[in-house]
Amino acid sequence: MFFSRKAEPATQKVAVILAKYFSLDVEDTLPWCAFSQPENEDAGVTVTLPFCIATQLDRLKQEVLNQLKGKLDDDQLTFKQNVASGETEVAPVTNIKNIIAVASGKGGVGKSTTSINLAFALMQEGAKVGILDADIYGPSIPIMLGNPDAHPESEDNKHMQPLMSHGIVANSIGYLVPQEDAAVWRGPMASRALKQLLDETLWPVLDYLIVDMPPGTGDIQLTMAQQVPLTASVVVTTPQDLALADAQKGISMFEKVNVPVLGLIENMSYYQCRACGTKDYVFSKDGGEALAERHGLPLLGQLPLDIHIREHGDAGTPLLITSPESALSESYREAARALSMQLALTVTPRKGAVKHIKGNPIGIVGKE
Ligand SMILES: Nc1ncnc2c1ncn2[C@@H]1O[C@H](COP(=O)(O)OP(=O)(O)OP(=O)(O)O)[C@@H](O)[C@H]1O
Repeated sequence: MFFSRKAEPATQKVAVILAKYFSLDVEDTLPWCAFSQPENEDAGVTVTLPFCIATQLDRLKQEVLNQLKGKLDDDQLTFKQNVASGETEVAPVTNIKNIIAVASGKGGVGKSTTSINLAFALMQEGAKVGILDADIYGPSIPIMLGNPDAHPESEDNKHMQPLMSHGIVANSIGYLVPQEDAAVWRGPMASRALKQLLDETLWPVLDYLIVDMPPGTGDIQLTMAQQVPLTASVVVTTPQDLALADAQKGISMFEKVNVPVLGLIENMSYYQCRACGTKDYVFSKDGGEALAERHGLPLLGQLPLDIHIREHGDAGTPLLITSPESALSESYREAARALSMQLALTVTPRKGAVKHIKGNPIGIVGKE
């Protein structure tokens, strides 16, 4: 199809449709749209999204083509994803575009479970993802990944290769020292161990490194939040008053160290009876939504209390890998898409971001 040069350019038309689709302004979506060949506008438009929504791209493309009413053919519209690096207070880590802390004020609300499932959900949405288990005193990522006896390899005794598991890379203190050793470390030693894990792991190029923080909002967590170049954070809570009060402290902690909070994830929101379908609000109802509203934050996701979530975690068979089509997996992907978009749209992009990218993307560096 041909667009006259005097008429509105195709890039503008696509940007208007995208703005409506994502409830954004055209100024936000116009930078995503470019002619596929600048010297030949008839070659079509390429949209480069700064976030990951791979499972939605076919639907999005169809929607744009429908709205264009035949002005572009299917082969004249291309969608790509290129996650940008967000600004950080501390100098970035080589190869990692964005480090996202997953935190909770209260212990046991499902922070590690959420971290691991979000990591796989982001991967399924097209991102290169790593996970760093910063829960020095109770590392659970090795169990959840099903490789608790694995050890990272090192060629020079200074740096280690992260473990590869189902398409993501991971490192944890749990792969390095027996748990009873780490359990007696004092605060400074725990923070130093985390910094070492972060700096001495040979991370491939990652769009996101998910950091599973230790529970709580004390000195250890504050020091970690200050030392690690966090792009942003996500706070996990249950709808229960006690957990919400602690989640509030988590939000304040990140505000104190200038780390943007992307939103809340409410875990164990309800239990749905398998026999009759009734929902029971075991830990109270809508608490996460109320807290999010109070802080002007989005509620990125609500996950039920579900036996499959617990079973997959305990068995080390990640839910999103074993049952990618399940409704639970889709709920995690929905949260991952919201997280990715929220980061791209609210965090200031880093200037000179390519300077700290020196390696290959995940998948090229090693095999599972
Ligand atoms: N939505 C859920 N449905 C069912 N079980 C869950 C859910 N979320 C977490 N669990 C289970 O609850 C327990 C605690 O979860 P998890 O270890 O993720 O919490 P945590 O907040 O990281 O804990 P800690 O404070 O010890 O770091 C685990 O047994 C996990 O399998």
